[in-house]
Amino acid sequence: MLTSLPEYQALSQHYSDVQQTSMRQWFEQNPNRFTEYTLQAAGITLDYSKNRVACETMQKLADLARARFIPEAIEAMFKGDLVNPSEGRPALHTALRNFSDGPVMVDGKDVMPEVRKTLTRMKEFCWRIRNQHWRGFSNKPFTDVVSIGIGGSFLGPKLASQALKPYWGKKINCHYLANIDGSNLTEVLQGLNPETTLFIVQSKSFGTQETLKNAIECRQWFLDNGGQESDLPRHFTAVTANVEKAKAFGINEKNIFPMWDWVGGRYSLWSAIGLPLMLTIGHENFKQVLQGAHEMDVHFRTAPLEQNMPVIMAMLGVWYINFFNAQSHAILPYDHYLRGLPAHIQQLDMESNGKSVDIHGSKLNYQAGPIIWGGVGSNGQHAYHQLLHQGTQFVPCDFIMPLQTHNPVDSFHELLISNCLSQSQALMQGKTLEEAKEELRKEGKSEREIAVLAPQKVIPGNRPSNTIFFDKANPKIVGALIALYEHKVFVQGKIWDINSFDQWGVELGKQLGNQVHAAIQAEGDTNIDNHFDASTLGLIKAFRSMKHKL
Ligand SMILES: O=P(O)(O)OC[C@H]1O[C@H](O)[C@H](O)[C@@H](O)[C@@H]1O
Repeated sequence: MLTSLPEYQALSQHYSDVQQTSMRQWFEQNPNRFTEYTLQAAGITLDYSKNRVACETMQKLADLARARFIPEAIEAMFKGDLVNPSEGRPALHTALRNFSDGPVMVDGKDVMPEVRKTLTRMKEFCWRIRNQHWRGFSNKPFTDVVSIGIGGSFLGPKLASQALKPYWGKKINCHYLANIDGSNLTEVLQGLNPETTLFIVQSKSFGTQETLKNAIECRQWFLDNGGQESDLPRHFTAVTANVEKAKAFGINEKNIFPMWDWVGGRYSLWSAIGLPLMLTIGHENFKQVLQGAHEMDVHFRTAPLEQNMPVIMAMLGVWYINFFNAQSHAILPYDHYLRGLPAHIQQLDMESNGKSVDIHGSKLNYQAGPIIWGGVGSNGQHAYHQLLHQGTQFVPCDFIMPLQTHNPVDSFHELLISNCLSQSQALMQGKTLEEAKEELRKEGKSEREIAVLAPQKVIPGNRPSNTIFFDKANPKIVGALIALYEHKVFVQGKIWDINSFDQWGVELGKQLGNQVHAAIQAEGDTNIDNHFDASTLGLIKAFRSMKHKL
């Protein structure tokens, strides 16, 4: 039990000591705090000096990580052990970006030859499309790709292709269709020419309602707008672990790229699910994305816990969630191109660690995965940062910033970065009552006014943040950044003793969704009355009555 470990209890006691000193004081006492609490890996620098930690805290957090066998767990994941026991499989996304020569064994078989073979197929496919050898039915080169997929088959590729827009070149535009919402479909297809549009149906299971419905509609749109049945193989490809289902759906086997059971949905960007990304940025850049992730993998696997970036980020999270009772964590990229990062990390983290039962089936008596949210800076400063500075919630933040921009326009980047740096400074430093009073005195306020206003202007400060920075958001860095968060989530899952690789809550939604849909379609009420609670039934009937009016 986590909470009864001596290492956990030592941290509980240490928590009271840490309350005695503010970060402001630590910075005053130690001018080297930045250097001492900064580390580098795979081109990324993590400054964690603005955290509620002393050297002793970091040591105690590393002790807890050791007591939870984190080094052994890391090795087990890389080696292909069954780290996903409830589904009886390994989680080997690291094999998809493995540039070392060694084998990666699953059930006694080295999976690396299959991985390399698929990468080669992807490379050839992209080469033919990008060099206009594979063309649409009227012999025009492809100009647009529509990636149809949801969840992990959507968020990762979307984040990466958005983040790497400067590397797109002018050849292929990429569109993502995820939601089961006719408005989404309409918006995506509007303005596209079926003659020059390629569709990729992305679904590990090939059983996801949203994806299949969107794929059917896209196929119909294609056929209604000049395409023939015989043209479908030129325009429809699929990526899936369920080749039979994709074939049954009508995708030509030659156009199906495999992925495997041992790739979790939220880690699938590294597999052929990354195809739309490769089509837009080209094979060489895609390889760099994998290379960046691989460098982070090597760091994660080999660095000692005390200097291990994903482990440090994970343990800081544990410190705040389990000892400071933090409920959420904000991801704040100060880069337009990285605006999709909060949504991707949200799925990665909340789907992985949103659990309340451990791998042995016992209910947790401690908090696990936080709510992940966030958005691009500086926009957020004019929206939710107020709560970060003065709200009653305690929200640790990750500020993420490239030192160079892809678009050096006047002083924009300097201003953007100044905003980023001053936000973490303000969170750490705050404003004392005395400082607030002094400001008001300078403004000429009376002592009576000051007594009312000053407390409202106090900014508590002492609120923690990481700053994650790098030279430029290039393909390698984007790969490393995503891998950094993947490993952070993995370590936290191990500390909390949960299975970070399943998602039974999502599965329930899928099951019930189908039942509700059947009820919405059913004739008459008799068949549905006994199947639902009064609220769900009332809502179904409200929808049905509107449907009948139309
Ligand atoms: O790729 P698919 O099988 O269509 O699954 C799409 C998504 O489905 C669910 O929402 C899972 O929780 C996700 O992890 C998965 O990425």
